[in-house]
Amino acid sequence: MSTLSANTKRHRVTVVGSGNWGSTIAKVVAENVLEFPNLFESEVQMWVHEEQVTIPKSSPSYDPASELCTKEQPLSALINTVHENVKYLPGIKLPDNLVANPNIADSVKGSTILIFNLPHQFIKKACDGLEGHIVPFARGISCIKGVEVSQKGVRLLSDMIGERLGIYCGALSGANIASEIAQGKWSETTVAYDPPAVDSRHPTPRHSPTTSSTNLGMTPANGEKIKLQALPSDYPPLSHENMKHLFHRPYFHVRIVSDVAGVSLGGALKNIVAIAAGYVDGLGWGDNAKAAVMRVGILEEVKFGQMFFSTVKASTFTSESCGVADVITSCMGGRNFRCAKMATERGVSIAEVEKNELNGQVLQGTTTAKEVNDFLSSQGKEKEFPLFTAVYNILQGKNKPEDIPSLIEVKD
Ligand SMILES: NC(=O)C1=CN([C@@H]2O[C@H](COP(=O)(O)OP(=O)(O)OC[C@H]3O[C@@H](n4cnc5c(N)ncnc54)[C@H](O)[C@@H]3O)[C@@H](O)[C@H]2O)C=CC1
Ligand SMILES: O=C(CO)COP(=O)(O)O
Repeated sequence: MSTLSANTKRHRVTVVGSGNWGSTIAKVVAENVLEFPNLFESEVQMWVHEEQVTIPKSSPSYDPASELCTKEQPLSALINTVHENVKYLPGIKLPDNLVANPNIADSVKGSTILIFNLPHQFIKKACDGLEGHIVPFARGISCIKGVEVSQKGVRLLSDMIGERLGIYCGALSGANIASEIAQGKWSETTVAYDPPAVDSRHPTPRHSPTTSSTNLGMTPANGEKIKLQALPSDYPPLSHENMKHLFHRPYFHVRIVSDVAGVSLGGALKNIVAIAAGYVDGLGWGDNAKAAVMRVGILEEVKFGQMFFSTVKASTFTSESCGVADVITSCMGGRNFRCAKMATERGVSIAEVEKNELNGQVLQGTTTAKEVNDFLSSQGKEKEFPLFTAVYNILQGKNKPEDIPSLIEVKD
């Protein structure tokens, strides 16, 4: 007779966020939970920041005879009726087992896996709504591309989430233009998931920002402050293998690594690089110019990681999807790239293009450029990151896209 304890419970999954990438990842995991009924509950919850929307005529869900199409509806109700996020992921059929929920506290009720996927500007407010409502032994994965900067230093969003909610939080990031993945076009991604072994009561900090001499030592999520709760034994373990089952699809290939800081920083910092690529492309300077800013940008990503986060591995940036590959795809077709390019061509601000062209989608690169600059200037390190600094100064109107070559040129 088997002595293995039976895993009588199944993991319940909630995706916190329902934008372009939030809805896409929700689709991915909602497909996967059905393939692993011994691991996951079949229903996946998706928290929706509620708003009133109308179904556009271009949507497959548009039916002029239907009352749904004649007046505005709450987005969450529409998603549950037509199984399409008509505003943020139009044209994509979402699985029936994906349930949109406008109540953030209710959406995470009983969930042991929380996937955070919303623009980084909104994550703190979302955590306010989650505090006191989550399962204490839940585990998180942040798909958000950004960092948090405060007077204390720079912090990974996975750490911020983990500390706020008292849970372990890993990260997912890669060369992942959402619309392609939503259409089932093949891509790779990187999941960084490295919870302390057996959830001991005194886990070792894994990816704490370094340099206590510069007072950047913000407590990481997995540091002593957090008393992580062990996953009860009646749940299937949240091993690398089972995490992979949650995200890996035939069209979405997952590699699991341990470098949460490297994965998170690759995703956050490439958005600044993509803006620089948009600037030079918008000037009509061609692919060589774009390759030049990508080269410098990748070097600055690695340098930033190694300067401020003790455990970052340079190989994460070069070998994994979350590094060079994400820089490349973002500088070819990402929104930060496209908006910076359009803004340069039209002679308007990126904010104006974002407002007029993205239909409510939100750029991360403009705020990240400012946050990173705030941090670098507080450390007196702006000159060591000339591309990041150039992008910030162009956004501020202190420089022009045309200045990029001289701003990033290494002077003899
Ligand atoms: N879209 C993409 O191709 C990819 C995006 N990402 C990252 O995923 C994260 C989420 O991005 P997307 O899902 O694309 O978002 P999005 O750009 O589609 O943003 C819109 C979302 O923000 C929500 N929102 C607006 N105001 C809000 C508020 N006050 N509070 C809370 N939510 C509010 C909207 O309801 C909507 O769900 C970002 O960090 C992004 O960098 C990562 C990979 C690919
Ligand atoms: O992160 C992305 C691709 O990996 C998408 O980037 P944008 O937010 O610039 O569209």
